[in-house]
Order: sequence, then structure tokens, then C-alpha cells
Amino acid sequence: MKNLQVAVGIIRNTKKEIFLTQRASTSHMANKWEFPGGKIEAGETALEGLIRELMEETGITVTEAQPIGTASHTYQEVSVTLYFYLVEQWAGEPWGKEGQPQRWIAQTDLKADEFPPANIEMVKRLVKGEL
Ligand SMILES: Nc1nc2c([nH]c(=O)n2[C@@H]2O[C@H](COP(=O)(O)OP(=O)(O)OP(=O)(O)O)[C@@H](O)[C@H]2O)c(=O)[nH]1
Ligand SMILES: [Mg+2]
Repeated sequence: MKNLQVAVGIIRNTKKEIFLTQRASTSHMANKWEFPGGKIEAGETALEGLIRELMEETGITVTEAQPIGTASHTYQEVSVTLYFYLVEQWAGEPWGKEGQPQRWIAQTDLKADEFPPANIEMVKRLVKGEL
């Protein structure tokens, strides 16, 4: 089975809100909410992939990103390893640049079951305020 390496950005503002986007109804994990990001390309570091994906999907220029852990999960169709980054420094204002629904939500109000299963542990850490 394919193993995808995926860089994801937890974009957090000074009010401790996190920027989420919703996955397309036609995509893997359709309609789930996610941290913006995507597949790391050949020859890219995880951080380079993160910076490129957040520009493509949200229009921001990341100026600082802190690696906060990884998670691996095997879905029926594909297995993924997520590289999570906390992003608190950027230029621009994030928006659903590819037409995805978006929202800011208080970190403590995140709901694990709105995310793909690979995200559950990270969402729980965020809700507990461990990060
Ligand atoms: N972006 C993102 N992907 C996630 C998260 N959690 C999770 O399991 N994934 C999975 O990671 C895989 C790759 O992510 P993606 O679909 O965003 O990749 P991408 O932006 O490069 O997509 P593309 O092929 O449309 O260009 C998908 O199977 C997706 O379901 C998450 O929080 N954010
Ligand atoms: Mg993506």
C-alpha cells in the first residue's frame, strides 16, 4: 500500500484559535475538517512541503514553524504519516484559497471526531492545552 508523507500546519493566532479547512466531498476523508497541508514531494523536506502547501491552500507565507510530532495511520485505501507543525508566525491572512470552507475555532473547542482518524491524538493534546 502507498505510504503518503504529509506536512500539516496547525495555524494558531494570538487568541488561541486554530484555522481549519474542510476536505472536499470528492476527496479521501471527504467532508472531514483538517489542518491545511498536503503531500511532501520528492526532494522536499517536510518543512519545505509545509511552506508550499500552506501557500497553495491558504495563501499565507509561513515565517516560523515548530515541529510538534508525527502520527501514522493506515486507512483502507492508503497509509499516511503526518508531520505536524505549529505555525504562529506568518505573513498574510489565511483563507480557503482552493474554495474549501474554512473556520477559526478556539483550540479548546476542537472536536476529534470532526477530523480524520490520524488526527485524533493530536487534537486531544490540543484540547487539553498540552501545546
Ligand atoms: N492536509 C491534511 N491531510 C490529512 C490530515 N489528516 C489526514 O489523515 N490527512 C490525510 O493525508 C492525505 C494527504 O493529504 P492531502 O489530501 O491534503 O494532500 P494534498 O493537499 O497534497 O492533495 P492533492 O492530491 O489534492 O494535491 C490524505 O489522505 C488525507 O486524508 C490533515 O489534518 N490535513
Ligand atoms: Mg491538502
